[in-house]
Amino acid sequence: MKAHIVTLPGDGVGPEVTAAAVAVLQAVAARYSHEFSFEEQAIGGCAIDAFGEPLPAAALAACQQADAVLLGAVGGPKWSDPNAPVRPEQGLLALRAALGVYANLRPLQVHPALAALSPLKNEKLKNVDVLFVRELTGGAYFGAKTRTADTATDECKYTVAEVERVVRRAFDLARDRRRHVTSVDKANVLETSRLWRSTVQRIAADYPDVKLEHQLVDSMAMLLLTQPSRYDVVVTENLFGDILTDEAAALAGSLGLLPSASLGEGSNGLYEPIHGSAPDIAGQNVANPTGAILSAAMLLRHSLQLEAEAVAIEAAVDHVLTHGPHTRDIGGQASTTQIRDAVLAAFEAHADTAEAFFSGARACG
Ligand SMILES: NC(=O)C1=CN([C@@H]2O[C@H](COP(=O)(O)OP(=O)(O)OC[C@H]3O[C@@H](n4cnc5c(N)ncnc54)[C@H](O)[C@@H]3O)[C@@H](O)[C@H]2O)C=CC1
Ligand SMILES: CC(C)CC(=O)C(=O)O
Ligand SMILES: [Mg+2]
Repeated sequence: MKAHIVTLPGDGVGPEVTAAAVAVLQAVAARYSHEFSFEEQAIGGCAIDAFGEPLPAAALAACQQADAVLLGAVGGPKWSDPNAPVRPEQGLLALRAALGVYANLRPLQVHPALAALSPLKNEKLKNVDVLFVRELTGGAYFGAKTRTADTATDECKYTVAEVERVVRRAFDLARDRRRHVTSVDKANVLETSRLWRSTVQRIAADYPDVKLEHQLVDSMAMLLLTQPSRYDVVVTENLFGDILTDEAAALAGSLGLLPSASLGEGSNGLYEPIHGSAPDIAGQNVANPTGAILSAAMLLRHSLQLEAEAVAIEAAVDHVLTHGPHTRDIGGQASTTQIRDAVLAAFEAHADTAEAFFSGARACG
């Protein structure tokens, strides 16, 4: 198949991990005879430096016309002056809004080879398989902001329609998993959460085959660490989802491991690791590219409908996590480019197996 993919490496470790993910997509194209074209555009701090704005019109237009967008990360100390007129993160928020990618899928699994890195004991980590569905284009990140010398406000606003579409997405996804949705809110205090909860309750009636539970976000932060295997699909609003998924990454062993897919109504999704620009390790070729590579697998699955190819990448990553090498955030010594090469080698070795599995499944089904 032909696909045009826009890459937005961004700032800090963004270019390093994105380069690894692109190398893997190129290997997929070569191995499965696809024609993927790549177009790099600027976003974030590097775009402010080059064009004076964090999301130049050319970058946005390219993303809107692409089959999928692969992003690294934005931001860093160079652009963090609180009085700066414009910030890198605004570019990313504007892109998410413009693409209409309201559902941010952040899967969490704990690889057995990394269980020792987790703050939890082995027993509690067994069978951890959570899909966070974070609302991505509403709430406090997008509300009106005010600032005077001694007061600041960030409006948190949600409409029923905004809640409904992401919650329906979560219930639909749960039907392909273990049919259990946990909706996280702060309905004992926040009006937006009360609207969220009543909307969830109404929608749940359309999914009688899916079990629903509500959880307040503060206790959820604790339960995620004490009983992570209880959860299947967790749906929540923007800010809560941002925080809970960084917490979830600690269970996996590193923020560098988790991927994400941001989806709207069309197939043109935005794919990015959940971590930021990691300025403390940027430019050293030590960042873990696993989250970015697994985001590329999600791109193949969700935007290009290339399930076999996505599974082949995931199998290659699994092989490298099992046998090494590992980057230093997960206790190893390997560089970003060494992990890239190890994943590419494992991909070449595993692609035949994945292909045989899928052609067998097609023949049976
Ligand atoms: N999607 C995005 O572009 C995001 C951007 N940011 C921005 O990133 C900048 C830095 O934010 P922080 O709070 O430091 O969060 P961060 O996620 O960049 O880093 C937090 C910690 O995790 C480590 N880490 C992150 N990614 C890693 C990787 N791939 N491999 C190994 N270790 C990794 C970092 O070294 C650091 O110790 C800020 O400007 C922030 O606004 C933060 C989160 C998301
Ligand atoms: C706008 C981003 C910097 C927010 C964030 O931390 C994220 O989406 O993970
Ligand atoms: Mg975040």
